[in-house]
Amino acid sequence: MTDWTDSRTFSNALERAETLEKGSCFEDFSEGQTIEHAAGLTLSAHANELWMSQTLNHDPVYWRSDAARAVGYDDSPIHPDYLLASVMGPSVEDLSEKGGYFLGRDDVSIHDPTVAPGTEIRVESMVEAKRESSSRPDYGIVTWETTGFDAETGDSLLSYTRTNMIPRREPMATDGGRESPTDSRATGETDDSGLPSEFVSPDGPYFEDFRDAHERTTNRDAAVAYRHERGRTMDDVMVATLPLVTLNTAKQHHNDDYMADSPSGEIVAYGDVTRSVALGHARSDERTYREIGYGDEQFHDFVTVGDTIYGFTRVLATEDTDDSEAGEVTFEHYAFNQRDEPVYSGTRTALIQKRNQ
Ligand SMILES: C/C(=C\C(=O)O)C(=O)SCCNC(=O)CCNC(=O)[C@H](O)C(C)(C)COP(=O)(O)OP(=O)(O)OC[C@H]1O[C@@H](n2cnc3c(N)ncnc32)[C@H](O)[C@@H]1OP(=O)(O)O
Repeated sequence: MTDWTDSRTFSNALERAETLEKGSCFEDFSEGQTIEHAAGLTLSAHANELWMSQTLNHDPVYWRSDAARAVGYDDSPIHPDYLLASVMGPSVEDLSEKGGYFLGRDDVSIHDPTVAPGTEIRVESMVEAKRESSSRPDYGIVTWETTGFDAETGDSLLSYTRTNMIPRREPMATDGGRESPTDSRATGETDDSGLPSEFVSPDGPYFEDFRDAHERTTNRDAAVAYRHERGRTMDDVMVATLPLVTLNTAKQHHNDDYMADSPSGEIVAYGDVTRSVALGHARSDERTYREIGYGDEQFHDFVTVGDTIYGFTRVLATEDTDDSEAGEVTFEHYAFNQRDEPVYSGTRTALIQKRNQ
């Protein structure tokens, strides 16, 4: 009788056996196609708290009902970053599990900011566009519009568009980071010729502080641009646990063996974790009232276990509203690592509490 566990036998068996593939290649997508992501998930208070605590998103509105009621909610809702990751996670197996680069995400809109723990969500994507990559012949570039719905009511909760490089069927490629010969780290060059001559910081965390700082830069060679003090070193929970808790099956976050041959040589952080840390740092320096939406999101380099993520913010615009509670601020947030290299950037619009509240 064959001992399949004999090392030579097993190695031969592995060599001959076909691998049942997961995920989709570039050729599998067609424009206009709608894909229902089978799993969906139930937003749990546990995963929400794990995400918020580990990414340093400690706004009491999302932890305590009295703080939630003070800003007009009935109870603490699900945090928008966990909601976003929970809509994206179940889509990964169908869209990007094959291991393509996450090029960018745009038009992230929260349709309901009051989603409660226990809500069951259903996720659907539509293939918006696909094209071949001119720089990387092994890949194509696909853009999807993804929406998360309340499975019970059918209400749309959150939507966004995202673009990935997706491996073509032959030959397959590994993921995890840039292969580009024009890696900025290789050149060591910094070009600050386009930067304004003066950086201004807000004097406090309220809407008026951002508005006044922004007004101070008007018609001057200046920008509201500042760093956040906190940093967060990426550990195993951040890199492997958080994507898995949202059912994100991308192997680049939890399979070191597979990633050994990739440019990073090891597992890399899920971009949404990195992003959430940067946003958590920024939110710790403001009085957030409501999250409105996000855009122009890009992941510039990979992040691995041991990297420390810091935050940097620019204020792009401020707009007073009729609401006596809060005014609107549009930020651009950046995450950067211990080598001062940007790893994420994106815009965010939020209502920020007014000082009189
Ligand atoms: C969720 C998830 C994975 C998943 O999903 O499951 C993850 O979290 S994973 C971890 C987080 N992530 C990373 O770790 C990536 C870090 N990052 C990098 O490693 C590099 O940044 C890069 C390899 C992505 C780019 O490398 P780069 O060399 O700078 O790439 P570029 O040459 O600028 O772009 C190449 C081609 O993409 C086109 N292109 C670029 N941007 C956009 C856009 N926004 N929309 C539409 N097309 C775009 C461009 O037009 C060019 O097209 P062509 O090939 O036709 O020329």
